[in-house]
Amino acid sequence: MTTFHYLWRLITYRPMRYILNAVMWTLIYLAPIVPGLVTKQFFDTLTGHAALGFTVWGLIALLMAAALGRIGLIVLGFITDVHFRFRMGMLLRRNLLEHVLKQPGAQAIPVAPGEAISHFRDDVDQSEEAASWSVDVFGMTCFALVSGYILIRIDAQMTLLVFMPIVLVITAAQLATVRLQKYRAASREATSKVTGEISEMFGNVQAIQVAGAEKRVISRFRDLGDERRKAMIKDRLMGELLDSVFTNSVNLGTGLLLLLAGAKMRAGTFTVGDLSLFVYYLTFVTQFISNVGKFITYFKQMSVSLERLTFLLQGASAKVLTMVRSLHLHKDEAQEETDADPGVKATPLQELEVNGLSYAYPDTGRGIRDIHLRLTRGSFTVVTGTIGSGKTTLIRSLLGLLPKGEGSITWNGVPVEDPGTFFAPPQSAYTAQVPRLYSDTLRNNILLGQAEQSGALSQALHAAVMEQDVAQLPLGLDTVVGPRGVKLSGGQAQRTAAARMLVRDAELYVFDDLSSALDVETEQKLWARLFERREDATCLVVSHRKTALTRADHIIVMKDGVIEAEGTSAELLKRSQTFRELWYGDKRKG
Ligand SMILES: Nc1ncnc2c1ncn2[C@@H]1O[C@H](COP(=O)(O)OP(=O)(O)OP(=O)(O)O)[C@@H](O)[C@H]1O
Repeated sequence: MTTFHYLWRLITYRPMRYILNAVMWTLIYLAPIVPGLVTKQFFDTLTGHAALGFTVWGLIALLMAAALGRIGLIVLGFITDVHFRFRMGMLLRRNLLEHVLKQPGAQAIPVAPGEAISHFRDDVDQSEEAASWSVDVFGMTCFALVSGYILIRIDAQMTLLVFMPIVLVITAAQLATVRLQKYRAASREATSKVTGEISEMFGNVQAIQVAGAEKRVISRFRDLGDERRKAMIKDRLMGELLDSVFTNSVNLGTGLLLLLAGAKMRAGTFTVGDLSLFVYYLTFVTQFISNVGKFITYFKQMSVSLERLTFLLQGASAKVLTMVRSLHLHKDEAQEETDADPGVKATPLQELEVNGLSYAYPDTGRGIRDIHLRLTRGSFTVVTGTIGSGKTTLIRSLLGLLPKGEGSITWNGVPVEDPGTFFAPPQSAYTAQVPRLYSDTLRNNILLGQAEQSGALSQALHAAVMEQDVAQLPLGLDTVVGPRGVKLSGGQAQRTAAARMLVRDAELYVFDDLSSALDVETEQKLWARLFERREDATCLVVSHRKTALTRADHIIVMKDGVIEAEGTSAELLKRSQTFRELWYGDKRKG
């Protein structure tokens, strides 16, 4: 999509609002025409070139009324502008967010969260800015045409000298924009890096301390800050340079106007009233010139923003950004959409079958190949394997947390078209290897907005072997945990995530390596309680622990992205060297 096309689609999102805004701002820009003509008449009356029916006080009153009228118009203009801009910005942010949320969870954004926030904030603002300024350019062009017509009729030569700077400035701006665009892209990039680094530093405070890497991290942060400073200076300098070109070429025009007017007035071909009109309009022409320049700059910056926003879409068409959608500004609209979305509800799980599932990470080419597996109701399947053998990738591909690769998935024989939407409660629930907790109460972290049903929460806590930990927390379930609350241990965080999963009655429970932070006894308790609670629970579990392996009805051994062997632990101990290594290597941990 070209920048112009992008601008056009933004403008036509709410065409009536745009037109209303354009009409308001055209009136604002045209308003000075009348006081200019009145002032000219007044001076011409003083010098005897015309006769005007009012006094100095009358003129002052008229000019005051014109100024007040313009102030009123500007207030209304700001209201129409804010409404229009708000809708444009919200549309972009809404579409972008919706697209991100629809992406497979594990690859929703291609950059660090801090960087993504800067795209949402700055690039959307930049796009708004250009669209909003297009209104001003239209209004100012109307002013230029009307005032140009009036001035040409008075003196064509003088008019040319007033308007010549416009041509000069626009040409200069056009020439400089390629460079400005480059500097703008660099400064945005540098800002994103700094924001991204801050979010990474805050997210990894402990890792940085443990590694004693404070100095190196600060020095890297300083380097990024330095890069940003240099890039910003270039960007600002270029912007200011262009601004000063605009202003000074207008000053040049004023000087020429005064020189020429002197000679012409002596010759009697130019009146004092004419001069007052030229000087009066020149102020607005100045504004016109610098604003056209500003618009050109904003337009160029908009193309950088468009590029950056399109990058966030990870290959989807840029049209996604400007798709016409409701902004839910009225409560009823939001309610209607919620009511219209019943979610997916499939038949109770009897059999889940995966055939030929493959996925390769685009950057490393590694992943999984040709995975076949079958889970029947109430079965306990363990995926095991060496480090980096593809266990997590298998789980994530199955659950639709990675983009769809090859292969098919069927639930009770019915193909699952969109695993990302399908594999959610009530079909399945999942605990990731590294669980994420929010800065909120433990209760809210587990429920995540789900209505609290009597007994469900305490049952889930019991099944997740979390009840004693809760009893020891200062405010129990109402203790604030997460980054800004009480820090939970790795095992507590994993069991909180397990409780979060178990509080949702699901057909299929998927655990990605719970054992990494649980001791053997706790893990044993967890499996026992899970089956006590629901005998027909179907589980798919990544683990290398004997606790899980001995309970398994079926074990899948992964190596280098493929299934190397499968069967029960007794069978695999006879057949699979990798399995034996994992089994005996695990001796120390039971
Ligand atoms: N986001 C990613 N981008 C590129 N390559 C990746 C990514 N995540 C994993 N890989 C690669 O894919 C392969 C499988 O990784 P995966 O995380 O699925 O293994 P795993 O068996 O779960 O490992 P672990 O036991 O350490 O959890 C590895 O070679 C890994 O380097």
